[in-house]
Formats: sequence, structure tokens, C-alpha cells
Amino acid sequence: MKLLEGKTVLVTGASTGIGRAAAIGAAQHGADVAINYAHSDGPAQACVEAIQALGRKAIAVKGDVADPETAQAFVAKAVEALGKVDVMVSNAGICPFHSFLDMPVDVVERTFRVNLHGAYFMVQAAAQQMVKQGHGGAIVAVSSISALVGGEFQTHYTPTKAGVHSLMQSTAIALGKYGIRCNSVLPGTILTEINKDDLADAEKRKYMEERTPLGRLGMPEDLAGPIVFLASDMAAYVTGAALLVDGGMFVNLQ
Ligand SMILES: NC(=O)C1=CN([C@@H]2O[C@H](COP(=O)(O)OP(=O)(O)OC[C@H]3O[C@@H](n4cnc5c(N)ncnc54)[C@H](O)[C@@H]3O)[C@@H](O)[C@H]2O)C=CC1
Ligand SMILES: C[C@H](O)[C@@H]1OC(=O)[C@H](O)[C@@H]1O
Repeated sequence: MKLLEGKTVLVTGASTGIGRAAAIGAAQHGADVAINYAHSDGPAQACVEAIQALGRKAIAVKGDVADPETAQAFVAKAVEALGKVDVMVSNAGICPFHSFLDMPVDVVERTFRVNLHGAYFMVQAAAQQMVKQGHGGAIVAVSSISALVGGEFQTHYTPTKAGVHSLMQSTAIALGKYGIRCNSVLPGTILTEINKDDLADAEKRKYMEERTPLGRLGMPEDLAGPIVFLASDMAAYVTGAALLVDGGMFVNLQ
């Protein structure tokens, strides 16, 4: 069954990792897709081609989500090319691991701007378009298990993920009257570029694997199903919710 037939889905930070898997997952479920990407044209174009190979329309729009104008431009270009916005997946994020006591100011500010401000303005731009269209919509933000737990080298990162989760709770209230649902997914440890260096430490990787009741770390594709579900009418009465997608890591205390 195709869950997003006839829908237009926008995904930020979608040239790699979870964003790419969500974009391709949406296309597999019948959606046309616009992706935002930050840097390299090659991987973004490859994602567009993978979506087009599924028989769906796709465009890639370059832009730094930390700049509020990127959000307005992304939505405008998606509407121009694909006609409307039904779903926004706010996914772009960074996690430059660093110790707390000597954390550089610019690392904190950049992480806040990309992860939290970026999500805020993308969600706002998509919601403005959805309200204008008048037929509701769905927003899915990629938060994290880190919204619920801390990390020694993530003191600048975990507050942004708690913030993204909180943003979905507040926008669920602000946008419910327009038929716009807002939910977050909370991935556990997923093997992507963001943690490649961190998990190059074999001992740490083994510890993370052993903490996971399902016995393995996640793959980007493990997020596609939950994101597609929350974006779809199957989740028509789900808003303000947070879905852990972590192989059981969070509940595994002892
Ligand atoms: N990999 C993991 O274990 C987890 C990841 N997450 C979140 O998942 C999201 C996606 O990350 P991953 O797929 O894991 O890593 P990734 O590094 O493959 O993906 C992040 C994407 O965001 C893009 N991006 C970064 N800064 C940007 C900017 N200023 N403007 C536009 N795009 C930008 C990157 O180019 C990249 O494509 C992030 O928000 C991350 O915090 C959450 C929980 C766990
Ligand atoms: C980047 C980390 O490996 C990853 O990011 C998160 O949000 C998770 O908590 C993991 O620590």
C-alpha cells in the first residue's frame, strides 16, 4: 500500500543519511519530493535521480538552513516546481562532538542555528504555505533520543534536539486548527556521516551495540517507515507525539 500517493514532501538535509532515506522512502510511497541540501551538488543530484527512477518528480534546492531566507526560498521553489507542500520533514542537523569546559562559542552558536533555528524557520515556512493552501498537512521533525538523555560531548547538541521535540509540541497546538499535524521521530544511534568519526572508536561502537536490545545500530532506512507513517493519513489522529526509533536503546537501563 502506498501511503503518500499524490502528496508533495519536502525534506531538509536530504543528500545523505536519514534525510536521503526519508526522501526516497516518501517517493517509494508515491510522493513527489523536494530536497534541501547544504554543500555538495553530487550527492543531492544522486538523490534526485534515485527518486526520479521511482517514477516520481524531484528537485534539489541548495541552501543553509541556518539562514531563515533558505526556508522561504525552499518552499517557494518546491511550490513552483511541484505545485504544493503537503509534508515537511525537518531533518538537517550537525553534531560536532566537543568537550564542555572548553567548548568554543562559535561551535555552540552554529549548532543552535543549524539544528534549532533551522528547524524553526523551515517548519514555519512550510506551515505558512499549508495554511495558504487550506487543506492541512503534516510536519515531521527529526529530533533524537538525545532529547531525553545527555551526552558528555554533546552539551551543545542535546538541547537543540530537546528544542526540536518541544517545537513539535507547541506547533501541534498552534497548527491543529488548520489540520496540520506536527510530530517528531527520536532516532537512537544510526550509522551515518554525523557519527562516523565517533563510532570509529571500536570500543564505543561495541558498547552502543550492546546497549541496543535489537542487537544492532540503526541504518538510515530504519527511519523511513516511521517518518512516512507520521507523514501519512494513517497517522491522521497523531499530533504532538514523539516516536522513539532506537532499537530499544533508551529503555535499556539494566
Ligand atoms: N545518526 C544518528 O545517530 C542520529 C541522527 N539524528 C539526527 O538526524 C538528522 C540527520 O542526520 P544523519 O542522517 O544522521 O547525518 P548526516 O550527516 O548524514 O545528515 C545530516 C544532513 O544535514 C545536512 N546539513 C548539515 N548542516 C546543514 C545546513 N546548515 N543546511 C542544510 N543542510 C545541512 C548535511 O549536509 C547532511 O546531509 C540530524 O538532525 C541528526 O541530529 C538524530 C538522532 C541520531
Ligand atoms: C551523532 C550521534 O551519534 C547521535 O546523535 C544523536 O542524536 C544520538 O543521540 C547519537 O548520539
